Amino acid sequence: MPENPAAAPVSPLVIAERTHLERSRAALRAMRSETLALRALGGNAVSTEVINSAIQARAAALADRPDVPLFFGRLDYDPELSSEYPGEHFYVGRRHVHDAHGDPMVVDWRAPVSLAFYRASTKEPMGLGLRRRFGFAAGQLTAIEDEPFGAGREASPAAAPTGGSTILRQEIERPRTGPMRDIVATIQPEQDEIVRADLGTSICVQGAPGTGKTAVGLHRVAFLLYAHRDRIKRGGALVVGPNRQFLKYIEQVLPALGEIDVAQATVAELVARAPVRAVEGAAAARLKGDARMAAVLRRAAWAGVSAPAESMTVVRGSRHWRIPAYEIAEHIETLRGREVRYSAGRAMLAQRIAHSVLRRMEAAGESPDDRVQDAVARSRPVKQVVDQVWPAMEPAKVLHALYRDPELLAAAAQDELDEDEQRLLVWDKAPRSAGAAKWTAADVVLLDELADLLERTASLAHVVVDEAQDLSAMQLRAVARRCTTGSVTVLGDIAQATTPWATGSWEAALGHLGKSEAVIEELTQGFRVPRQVIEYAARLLPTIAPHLAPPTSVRQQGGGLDILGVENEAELEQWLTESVREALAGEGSVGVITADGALDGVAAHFERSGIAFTRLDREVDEEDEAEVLETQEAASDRDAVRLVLVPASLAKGLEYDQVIVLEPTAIAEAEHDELLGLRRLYVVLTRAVTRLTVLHARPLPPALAV
Ligand SMILES: Nc1ncnc2c1ncn2[C@@H]1O[C@H](COP(=O)(O)OP(=O)(O)OP(=O)(O)O)[C@@H](O)[C@H]1O
Repeated sequence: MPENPAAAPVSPLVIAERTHLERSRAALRAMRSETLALRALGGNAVSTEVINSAIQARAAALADRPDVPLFFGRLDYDPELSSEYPGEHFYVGRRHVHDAHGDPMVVDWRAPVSLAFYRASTKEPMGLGLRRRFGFAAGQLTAIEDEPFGAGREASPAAAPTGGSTILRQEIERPRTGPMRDIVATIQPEQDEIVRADLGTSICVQGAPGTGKTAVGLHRVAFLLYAHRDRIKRGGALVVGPNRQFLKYIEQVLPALGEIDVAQATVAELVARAPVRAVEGAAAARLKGDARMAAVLRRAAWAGVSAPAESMTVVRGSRHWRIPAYEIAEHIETLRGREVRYSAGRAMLAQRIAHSVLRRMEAAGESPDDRVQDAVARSRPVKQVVDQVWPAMEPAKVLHALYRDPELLAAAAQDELDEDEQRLLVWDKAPRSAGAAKWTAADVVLLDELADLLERTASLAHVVVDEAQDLSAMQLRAVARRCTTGSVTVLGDIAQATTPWATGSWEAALGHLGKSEAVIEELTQGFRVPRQVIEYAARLLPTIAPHLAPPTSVRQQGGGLDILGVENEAELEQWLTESVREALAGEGSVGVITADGALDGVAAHFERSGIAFTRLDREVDEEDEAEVLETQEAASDRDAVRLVLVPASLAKGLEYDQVIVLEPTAIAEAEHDELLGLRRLYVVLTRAVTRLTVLHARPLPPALAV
């Protein structure tokens, strides 16, 4: 492509398509003006306000972003081959745009008519005569690439994935900066199958690093919002990611596709019922994440429910009504058999006892109505007996009691946990009250499980869980509670599982999610990592995930891998400075990934050397960052945004144009065991888009030694 697109000679075809782009932009402006001209006429001030804000939201959604092409493809349906759209043509873009007559100028990529853009092949042309892709540079339509089907097929470039498409290849190989972008113009057929699966279908995607799992999950949400807007809006959709930094990295994707109402959270945020103020050992954390804890908690929560020791009496006016203990016990038995939630059960027990009283009143010739039943259910003696046989329960109190009292724990554990395991849970020095307890992250997940025993958690319509390979059974159950009536898209890579509590297989994970019926799909084409780099990292696969096939790379451009062994720490620092300076001389972002414990040292080294950088583990002022990128700030400010110092524990899911991995052995050693260490290494080695530099003074793990 010429360096200055504006200076290149422009073909008549490009001019014609630019005209359509201009007309589409004008039509979009008209749609927006029409929306803004609407007058809100609600019945009262509140409804007028509601309508007004709906108008503003719609107008905002119709805003044209000059940097985002309004369309990226065109479909010409064949006059004879297409039964649905014979002889028609459509421009495919991020949103629907129509002219003053309501005729489409651009169709939404998610509309059924757009399907052929992603799926048509020489074998299955789907009624197309021609598929056209548009290339853009600096917001200007600069290139056209045609793929004829049918008669003109011989002239067509090779088939997918990137085939002969320069536009596709350029998109995949563009240097990366800033947050993740949508891939709507280049979704591949096997990705599209997942994106467009029906709302009722739960899917699990296993995929090597950079195969587009995250991208696919986000585009699936956007598709579902289009195809089932009302249901998703009513139920809600949620994207679950591993940490805030990752969520920040992906947060622009859905808004760029016009979808701003999708919640994004970490599992920790979902279950944040108490602050996390402590950390336990790996063995205890692993146990607390084990699915057996669900049964233990259930028994502990219900441990307080018992049959009454004696009968009870309700006084109404001058009459006494006695309900024998066995009858109350029967009510309790029935309710427990129906598996009611704990707090609903309390209310129901009160009503059942009141009903027993009512039956006796009726037998004695009285004719009490529902109000009398309610009054009896609320009466003091009934409340007292309910409090005694079905006491109020608080999650924190149950867990506090469980960790404090070995006898209670033994009773709740039954055969589920052996004595050593029980000892792992019991506090050495118990806090005096539940309020004073310092909970760990794993405890908070257990509090959420207990809260669900108390009251049912509301279900969403769809949940996407990214990096799901790291979640414990109990964390997966926490996600499951939030999609009992909805579906899930589970994304991950077993080879990248780095937590001691990870479930280990997708079948197990899906079981804990309550979606055993989900289909497991595999993505194998890597869009991020250059071939040499992925092949180097894949040397770890026989150890870390022997059953997984080595990933491939669709990137054709060279891409680089440098492995640099040095003698000592001083040389390491020197080479780090050199490598960073060289990387910054190129385009795109630069990530320096180190063991978490080494981060401060590297930061200090950068400061001493006058290298401006950002730390990923520190909050960044987003406005400042955007300003630096937009304006021609001082070079050092721009470098500070481009150069990111990344602790290995936060690298998952992210990518940088150039990556420098510092001292791999230290990164591996920081994990709980050798397997998890090598998996962490696999994650950090697969973050690079164009170049990976590995710097080490210590010997490399044997599989990586050159
Ligand atoms: N069809 C595509 N066209 C262009 N780029 C793509 C396509 N699919 C994925 N990519 C790009 O490849 C990179 C990796 O995608 P993504 O982060 O979704 O992969 P992942 O499988 O989630 O990786 P990881 O396992 O490392 O988390 C991103 O830059 C994404 O935009």
